[in-house]
Order: sequence, then structure tokens, then C-alpha cells
Amino acid sequence: MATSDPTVKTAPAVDETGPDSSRILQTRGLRKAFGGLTATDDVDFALEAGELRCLIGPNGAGKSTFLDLLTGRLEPTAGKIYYDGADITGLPSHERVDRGISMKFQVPSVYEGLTVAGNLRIPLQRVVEPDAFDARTREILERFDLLAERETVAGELSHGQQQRLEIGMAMAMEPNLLLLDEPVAGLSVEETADIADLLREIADDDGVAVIVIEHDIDFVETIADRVTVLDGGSIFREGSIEEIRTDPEVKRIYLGEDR
Ligand SMILES: Nc1ncnc2c1ncn2[C@@H]1O[C@H](COP(=O)(O)OP(=O)(O)OP(=O)(O)O)[C@@H](O)[C@H]1O
Repeated sequence: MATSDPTVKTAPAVDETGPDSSRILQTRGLRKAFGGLTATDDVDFALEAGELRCLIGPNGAGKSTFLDLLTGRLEPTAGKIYYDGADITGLPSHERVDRGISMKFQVPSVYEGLTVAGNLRIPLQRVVEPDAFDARTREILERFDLLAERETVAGELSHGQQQRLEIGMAMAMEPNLLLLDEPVAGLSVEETADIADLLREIADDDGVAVIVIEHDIDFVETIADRVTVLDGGSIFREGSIEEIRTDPEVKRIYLGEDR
């Protein structure tokens, strides 16, 4: 391409997501400052459709802030977010949900006074016609192993069941991108293994891209395609779990010398 012609743009298109790309999400120069503290610092991040990415990093590294910027819970100080072929930087949260970005927060946020089926009805009524409610509810309950708890009040479920219900509610929205903040915190070994299987299925079988914030490196090892390490709000390293686990600098800042 002739670079001397001033009308020819040589810079690549900024939004590399969309129908002609396997990329579902991308951020460019994403920044969030709280007063003098920069919680997200010039982050260029990219995610492929159907990829399962874990975000790790020390406390205060900016992991939750980064997810909050993706959901629209926080507004960036600078930078752009591109998702599925569109610049969504200025979109409110509910419009991002409608476009297929679902979030499961760290603390279970099911409606404790409603039954399991009643909880599922809330997201389902946004995406499914009323005559399809029952069939779709049953499908989700089966998949998330909650069929026997259909009429149980959500406040009476175990912590693991609540986490599964909440992932089921997020999946009821038929997302293309699922964001999870520490989905296995406080769960038993068996409950953790169940969630690991579910998340792998969601990425592999449904083709949903997943970003998981996680502290438990053994859990990260079981599920992640790739790992992004944040430190001080910036991307410190990115790579396969093997690369990340054996990286001496990552060990120093995060994993501890004994890992
Ligand atoms: N609303 C806010 N106002 C001011 N500072 C904030 C706010 N939210 C986060 N911070 C600060 O931004 C930095 C990044 O916080 P963030 O919660 O994103 O980190 P994290 O990696 O998710 O940490 P953790 O692993 O402890 O949950 C921290 O120094 C935190 O104190």
C-alpha cells in the first residue's frame, strides 16, 4: 500500500470485533481513575469468542474494576470498549445485557424470597415468550442440576446451589460473554469441580466467551484457556497457564515463591 498518499489510512481499524472476526471483545487504552488512584491503567485486552480467560492478580490489582467497566457499572476515565462489532463504551448496563453481556457477581445475588423457578423467570422474561417459559426453565434447571429444587425458596439453597442458580440466571439471558467474579469462593471441593465442569461446557459447547476473576490458581489451571495477570491496574503478563505458572516475575508478585 502506498504510504505517501495522505488519503490512504494505514492504521488498522480500531474495532477488531464483529462478524468478520473471531474476536468478541476488545479494549483500547482503557483507564479508570478514582481521584489520584489509577485502578485500570491503559488496558488493551482482547478475547476470542468461546474463550475462557482467567484474570488473576494481587489484591487491589484492578480485576473487579476492569469487569465493572465491561458491564457498564463504572464509566471509564479514558479508552474504548468494543464488543461484537460495536463501540459500547458509552452504553448503559441494561443495553449491554440486551446485547449479550451477562455478569455473575462475587456475592450471590439471587432473590432469596423467591423460588428457584421464580428467580429464573426474571431473566427469562427478557428473552423468551411466555409460552416457552416452562420448557426453557426446565432445560436450565436440568442443566444446572436444580430440578429437584424448582419450588425451593432460593434463600434455603446451599451456597453451591445458589452459585449454580446464579450462573443459570446469567445463562438464561443467552449471553455471548459471561463475566464471573470469584464463582467458587467458599465452595467445597465437589461444588468447585461442578462449577469448573459447567464453565468449560459453557465455553466449549455454547461458544460463550467467559472471563473469570479467580484467586485459586489450581481452579484456574482446571478451566482456563489463557490467563491474564493484572498488577497495579495494568496487564502484567498474558499466556497459557503453564507460561504464567512458571513465570518467575508472576511468582514474585502473585503466586508466592513456594508455588
Ligand atoms: N469506588 C472506588 N473508589 C475508590 N477507589 C476504589 C474504588 N473501587 C476500587 N478502588 C481502588 O482501586 C484499586 C483496584 O481495586 P479492585 O477492587 O478493582 O482490585 P481487585 O484486583 O479486584 O482486588 P481484590 O482481589 O482485592 O478484589 C484498589 O486500590 C481499590 O482500593
